Amino acid sequence: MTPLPPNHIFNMLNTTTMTTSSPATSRHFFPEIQIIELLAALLVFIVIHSLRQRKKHGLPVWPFLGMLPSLVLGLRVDMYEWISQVLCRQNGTFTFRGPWFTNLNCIVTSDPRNLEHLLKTRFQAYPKGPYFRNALRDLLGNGIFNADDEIWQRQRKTASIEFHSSKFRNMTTESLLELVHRRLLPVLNESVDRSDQIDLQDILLRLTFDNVCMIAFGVDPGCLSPGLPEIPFAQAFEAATEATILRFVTPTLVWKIMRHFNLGSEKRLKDSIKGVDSFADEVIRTRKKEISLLQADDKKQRSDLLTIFMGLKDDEGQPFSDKFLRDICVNFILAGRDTSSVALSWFFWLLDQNPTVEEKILGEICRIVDERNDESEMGDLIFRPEEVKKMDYLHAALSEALRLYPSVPVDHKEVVEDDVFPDGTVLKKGTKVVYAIYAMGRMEAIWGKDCRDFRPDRWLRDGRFMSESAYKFTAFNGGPRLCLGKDFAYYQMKFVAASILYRYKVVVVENHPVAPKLALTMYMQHGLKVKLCKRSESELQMYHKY
Ligand code: HEM
Repeated sequence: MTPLPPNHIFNMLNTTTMTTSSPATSRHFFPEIQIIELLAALLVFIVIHSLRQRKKHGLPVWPFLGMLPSLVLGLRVDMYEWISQVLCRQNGTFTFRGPWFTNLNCIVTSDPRNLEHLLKTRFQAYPKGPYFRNALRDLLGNGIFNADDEIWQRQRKTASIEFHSSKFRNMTTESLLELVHRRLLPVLNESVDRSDQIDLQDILLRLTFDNVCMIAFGVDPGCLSPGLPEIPFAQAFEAATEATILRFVTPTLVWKIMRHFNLGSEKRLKDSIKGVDSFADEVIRTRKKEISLLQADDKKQRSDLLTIFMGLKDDEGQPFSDKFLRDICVNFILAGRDTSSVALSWFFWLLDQNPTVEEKILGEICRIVDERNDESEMGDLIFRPEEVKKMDYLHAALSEALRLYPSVPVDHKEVVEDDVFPDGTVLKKGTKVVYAIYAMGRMEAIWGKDCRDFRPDRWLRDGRFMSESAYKFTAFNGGPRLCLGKDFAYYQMKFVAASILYRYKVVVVENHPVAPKLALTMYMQHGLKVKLCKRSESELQMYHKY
């Protein structure tokens, strides 16, 4: 159907008015068919008008519904890709207009200048804010990811001292060595002996879960034990992060009504939070019991985060409540379990498609191992911390995977006073801001024409890794809320990746579907089904001479 020009529509409206004013002719000229024509014309007008808005605003703006229909379409395909395309069309920033009766309006940006402004320069004016805090409250409570001001500062300071202590650093290297060599490699070896396919993402999630529980709470849940036991907590946690993110795209009133009547995704959220809470409660109970049995001197030896928080007092001089300790647990599990594991999963998938990158990583690892004087340690090779640090190309390849598939694909803030972004966007007090980290990796304006290619070399100068500004590469956030676990995460990912790659070729099962899941962190929706092939001595020898 050829669209009608707007003035034709006005003519039709005029004709209708004339005909209805003449009683003699109204029976003749006001049949149902004319109403239908009128409505059709109106509809065409609305469609043309809404589509014309696309040029100006990046998306069609429909009467009453705003941009909601496009959002619904985006949710049905690939949300992150959809946002990236709109941002590319709009030079890095656009205003999402929700239906007039909702509070979904927000500014979406991927412009590094705006990110530096909101994450660092005007940090105080851009807290997480009440809108997002409410949406995340049931799962994250007042934990570090969801808190602002004093509550955030206190957790940040305590955790920061802990993360930078040598005791913590020793604990992370020791726990990782134990997990990789006593659990991960035997599980992988078994899959090779049985020629089994495995879900590598699931195995990596088990590894990082055990690891974060060991370093943050001093407990070992044993998820990566032989036979890979069922973990009710893991399912509950993933379901909770999925259901929580739906609140970001659902009008507040709607999800609150659903929560009240325990319907749909809100019912799923409530049920899964019960599973999450029972794990956290058990950890806290066990820890408290153990601490009560320890002598004062032994208590000082405990260096896990939970024990440290248990020893602190709140503003009224009381020990922190169990609810607050539960929030600390859940937030650290989210931080430590769901980030490096999913990053590694995307990394192994990218390697499968880029064999030359894999060859270069192996070349680097073998060159570093060749520098050892003592050949007797070559048997069951364990990488040393100083060797892991030297793996610049591997560091670059992991950064490149995170640039394309950041574990936290979008993040949010709320402005507390009227402001203007460096790109000229005007923000009224209370405006919600979403920064699209996934989209940033796909912007030619930031990374050049080859932005969609997996090219670790873009991170290297004379063979050495060169970091980028946190406002261009925002996978670890930036400013005062920069990820506290960044150094640990790189060490963990490099140690795990090198230990696997040195022993196995990871082959993704043919036709395995790969897509991101819509959740707080970017899981692979269908996991990562792979088969492992053991590297032979002769193959490794080739790389040792690389
Ligand atoms: C590849 C791995 C990782 C990535 C990509 C990553 C990314 C991020 C991002 C984007 C944030 C900001 C979140 C926000 O404010 O909304 C963050 C914060 C944080 N991360 Fe990480 N993270 C990783 C690993 C870890 C690990 C392993 C730990 C600890 C065991 C950790 C601990 C934290 C903490 C405590 C914060 C809160 C900082 C604050 O708000 O002050 N992260 N991380």
